[in-house]
Amino acid sequence: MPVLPCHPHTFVYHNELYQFLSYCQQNVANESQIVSVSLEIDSVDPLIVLQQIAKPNQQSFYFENKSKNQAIAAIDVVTKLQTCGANRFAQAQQFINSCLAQTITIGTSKDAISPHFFCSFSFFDEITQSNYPFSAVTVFLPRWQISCNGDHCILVANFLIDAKTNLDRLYQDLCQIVRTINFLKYTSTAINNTNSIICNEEKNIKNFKKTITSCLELIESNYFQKIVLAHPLDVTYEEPIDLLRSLDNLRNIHPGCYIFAISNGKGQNFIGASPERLISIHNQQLSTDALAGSAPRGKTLAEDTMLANSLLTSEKEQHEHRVVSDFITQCLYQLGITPQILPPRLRQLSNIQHLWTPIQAQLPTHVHPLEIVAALHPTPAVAGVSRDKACTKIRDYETFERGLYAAPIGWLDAQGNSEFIVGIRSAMIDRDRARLYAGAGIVAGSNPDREVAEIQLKLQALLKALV
Ligand SMILES: C=C(O[C@H]1C=CC=C(C(=O)O)[C@@H]1O)C(=O)O
Repeated sequence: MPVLPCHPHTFVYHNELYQFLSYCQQNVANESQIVSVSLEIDSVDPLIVLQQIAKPNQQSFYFENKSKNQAIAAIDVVTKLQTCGANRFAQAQQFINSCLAQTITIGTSKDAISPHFFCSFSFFDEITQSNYPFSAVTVFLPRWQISCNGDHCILVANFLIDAKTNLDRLYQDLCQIVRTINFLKYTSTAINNTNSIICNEEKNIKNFKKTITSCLELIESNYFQKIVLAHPLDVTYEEPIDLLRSLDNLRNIHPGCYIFAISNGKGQNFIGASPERLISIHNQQLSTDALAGSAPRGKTLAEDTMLANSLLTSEKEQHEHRVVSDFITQCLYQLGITPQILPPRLRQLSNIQHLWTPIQAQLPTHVHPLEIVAALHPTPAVAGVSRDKACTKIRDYETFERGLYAAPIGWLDAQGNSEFIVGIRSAMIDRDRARLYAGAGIVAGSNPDREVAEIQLKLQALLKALV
């Protein structure tokens, strides 16, 4: 992928870009050429850009980690892949490589950002619910990407250029977007959407406890060691859910989590606040998390410390956690990666705390980020041990479509940088309706009442943010 530097300031408004685009058009070698333009812009909030620029019929992607001061929004599609099946990660990799082979990048910033590909995979490699609003794989290169690292913000505009492309129009669109972003104002609808109805929850919880008991019998008979069972909660509101305010609430309530929102451009959005990173790769440095084993946060410091200590020392929680860190470590070794496993510690969120083992490694250049995602997903933090048996039972016991719940969601770029999180603590939003998802790991010694309490705690954290 060739990268051309370019002089800032004069770039957008003084035709330098226009001349470059027309040069690209005259020299289109193949059928078409992707041109990726990266421009430094004033500091903006990508969430507000998303609210103001994305149209309801446009696909979009939003990703933020407030504690790291990083946020990214991607709006509209230049090219995309939707597929499914056992080979889906390899297909996604192939699609991205073939797009990059026809991409030329030009930028005004000294650290110009290369185009990112935004991906959502489903938990299983096929979607079984016929009207589920997302496919088993979506990978897209957006028209507009706004990436912010602290106050440093970059707009990336991607264009597909062929002999027939109207360059005047394309150039005007870019100027218009830059102008719009420079004059953004946040407009709140200020609706009071607090009245909501939850149906059938008592009956659903009763059935869920029965399923946990059946799984404990399978664990007792050594059929498997661990299974992660999830529970959906359906909520209907008086008014359509305000996505922007809900996401703003999520990032304020869970500053240490990854806040995400994926729109399918047809009215449905999958959103959440996940504490679990599947992979992050920056300059060939890989970081991943083993996150499993949970306790509530205490109401007082003394209670919090007591709960933290019992989480750190509980045999049952340690076992639930260890199967995850062992699995991740083995997967990495099998890929030829030598991980450095840091000592287990606590990951304390606003309402819940987890056992957490950070795992790091220097990546060999031949390993593609999606190969690691393919090997790791689903980890025993969201599936179980053994993985195949746990997945079969998840399909048997769970009567709802997991879809994007507990699945890899993230992006990768041309330099091999990448971030994927696990889509837990999430919800499918469809106008005035939300389906919230949360799960819990079941191992020997699990107590159905306590597992249900843990799931309700996780659901409450999400429910509190939705307005
Ligand atoms: C599967 C979920 O959480 C996983 C991640 C952290 C702790 C977990 C637990 O303690 O059960 C789960 O393994 C979920 O929140 O839906």
